[in-house]
Amino acid sequence: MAANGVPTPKSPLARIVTQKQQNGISHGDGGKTVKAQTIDELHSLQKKKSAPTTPLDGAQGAFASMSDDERQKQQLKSISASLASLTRETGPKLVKGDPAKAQSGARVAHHHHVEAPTISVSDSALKFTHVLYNLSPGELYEQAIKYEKGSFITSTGALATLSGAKTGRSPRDKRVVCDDTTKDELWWGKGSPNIEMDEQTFLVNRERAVDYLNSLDKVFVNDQFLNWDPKNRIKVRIVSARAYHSLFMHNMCIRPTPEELENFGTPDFTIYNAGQFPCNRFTHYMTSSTSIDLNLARREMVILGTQYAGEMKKGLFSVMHYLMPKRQILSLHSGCNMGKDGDVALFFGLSGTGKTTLSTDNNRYLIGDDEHCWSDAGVSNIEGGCYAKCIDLSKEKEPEIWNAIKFGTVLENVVFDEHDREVDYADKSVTENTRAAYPIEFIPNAKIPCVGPHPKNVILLACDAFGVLPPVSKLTMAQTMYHFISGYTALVAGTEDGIKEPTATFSACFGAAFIMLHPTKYAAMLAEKMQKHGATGWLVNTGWSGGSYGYGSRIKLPYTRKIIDAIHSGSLLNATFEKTEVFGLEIPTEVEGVPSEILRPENTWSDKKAYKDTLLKLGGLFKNNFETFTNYKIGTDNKLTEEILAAGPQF
Ligand SMILES: Nc1ncnc2c1ncn2[C@@H]1O[C@H](COP(=O)(O)OP(=O)(O)OP(=O)(O)O)[C@@H](O)[C@H]1O
Ligand SMILES: O=C([O-])CC(=O)C(=O)O
Ligand SMILES: [Ca+2]
Ligand SMILES: [Mn+2]
Repeated sequence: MAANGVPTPKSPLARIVTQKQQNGISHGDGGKTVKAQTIDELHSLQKKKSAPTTPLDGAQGAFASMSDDERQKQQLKSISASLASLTRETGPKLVKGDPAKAQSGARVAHHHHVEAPTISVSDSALKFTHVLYNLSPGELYEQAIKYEKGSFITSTGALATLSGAKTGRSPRDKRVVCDDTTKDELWWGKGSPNIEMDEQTFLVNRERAVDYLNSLDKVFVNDQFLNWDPKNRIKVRIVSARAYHSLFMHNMCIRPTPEELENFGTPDFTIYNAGQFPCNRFTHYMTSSTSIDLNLARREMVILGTQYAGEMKKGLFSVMHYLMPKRQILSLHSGCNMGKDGDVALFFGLSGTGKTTLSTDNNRYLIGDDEHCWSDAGVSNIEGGCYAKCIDLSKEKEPEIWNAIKFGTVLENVVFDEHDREVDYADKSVTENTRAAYPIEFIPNAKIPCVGPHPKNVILLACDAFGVLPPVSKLTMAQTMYHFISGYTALVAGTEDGIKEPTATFSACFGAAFIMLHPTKYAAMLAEKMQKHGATGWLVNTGWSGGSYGYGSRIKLPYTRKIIDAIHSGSLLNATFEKTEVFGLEIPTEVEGVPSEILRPENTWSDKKAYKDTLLKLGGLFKNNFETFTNYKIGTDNKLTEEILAAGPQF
């Protein structure tokens, strides 16, 4: 009994003693001892060898009938070929495994290297490069924490990393090789993301990247897949210098099974990520120290001067935007989910408009959050993971994303408490573009394999910081095309310096930075598929209401979710609609769970003249932007083109 009269709880220590006396079993150290005589022996017990990865009987493919030893040799040969200098004609000498473990006996068994050249033409031919091949998240965590400054485990087990000086993509530093084929095939010139470079310059940068990578003690190699549609799966190899990059791609691409990996063979596309090393600004076409170079003929991409991992993700997306349309498959910058009854919705939108947030919906199956294909067989996700924005992330509003931030997840550029490692998602000290990259199966209702039937609804998201677009409107086919080609959003960058004018962004196909062909090619395919499968188009404003940025406020996420629910359920199709002036949009008079007065933007503005002026201003921006597209024909006849032009703002 304590002095204050409250009974003292029994200490936990005391309880253990009591139990020990009761059942007579010792919990002390005097029991069994481990079967090891030395510390080294003890450590050798800790890690058991991975199970053999391929059952050889009945297996097909190039590597099927090989011994483990032979298979390892082939694999290193393939990687050495990937890393070969184009001027010295030989690949580097490769060793599998971590160089830090070079002293241990275990490594000797893996010490296969490709045949040494008869004449050593340079010092680089005399050294070995260690290959860390398709490491597991646990192994990559250890590599990152040991060797990469800025790598830490957060309180929920995610790997916090820093992407370096670049915390977003560098679209102005993206170059595409213009050769006899791509010159006619790709979209070049005004508005196009494809800034040209020649083959020779590509080779200069490639050599620079390969030499940099080969100068290192170790490189990471990921062999993975893109596209869940088995008929149109693409094999990709990513060579990088950072565990951060390897874990990011492990999460974002489709992870092969051990069997698929054994039979991987030659990749269809290879990325050389030498992002820590700059490009040489004396090189032709280079306008900064950063260069992201795509060579479609060689099926290679080189990254110099930026460590932002999103370059790899979106670089591969560009490649898909080239390869898939060649097969009559439409590639889409969209999220995608499916209801319990199999109704599929696509969510288009520029960065930050809500693709990831709204496709992650606990009442529906997630097919993917950012990149999809629409073929004759239906939709398929290109990726194996999601890349969610984390700024102001809250457990209440986005529980599925919150819970996905756990062991295995890469958390980029977030700020956390140095002691308890709790992440402060509101902190923008490093960047506003904080991100989490996690495997899609971290979302409990992910649909694996990530494929689905033809879409029923096509939802175009715009975050309209002008506050004049309605929270939801139903689109005609021509309007859907008009808004798809326009690709509008308006965000406000920073809030530090007080009120700033929202700036309109127009990005064709809601992803001009990634498309390779002229936007009308994708638009024509979308129109054809929507018509054929009877999909309905919707425009959803996830941005401002009640005034522009600084006066109104962002539409509450729960309201947007209600709107999306009504689209999915089909109830919104049967609503009563009213047409708006200028944009001619059909807006419902009622949506369940949403205050009716916010559905018509002018109702929410106290200054009606300001509303009208802002509406006309935005209409004008749309008109100006669309001028570049008025000369192009969409579809087989000119009818759709004329309809699309008429579907824009009229005033
Ligand atoms: N009404 C709303 N609807 C959707 N998102 C909202 C809304 N209000 C606030 N948000 C916030 O806006 C952000 C939407 O970002 P999201 O990650 O979904 O973008 P995204 O379209 O996937 O972009 P990216 O292509 O860059 O990944 C989230 O941080 C979300 O919390
Ligand atoms: O690519 C990135 O870095 C993020 C993203 O998804 C986008 O911008 O569409
Ligand atoms: Ca996203
Ligand atoms: Mn995206």
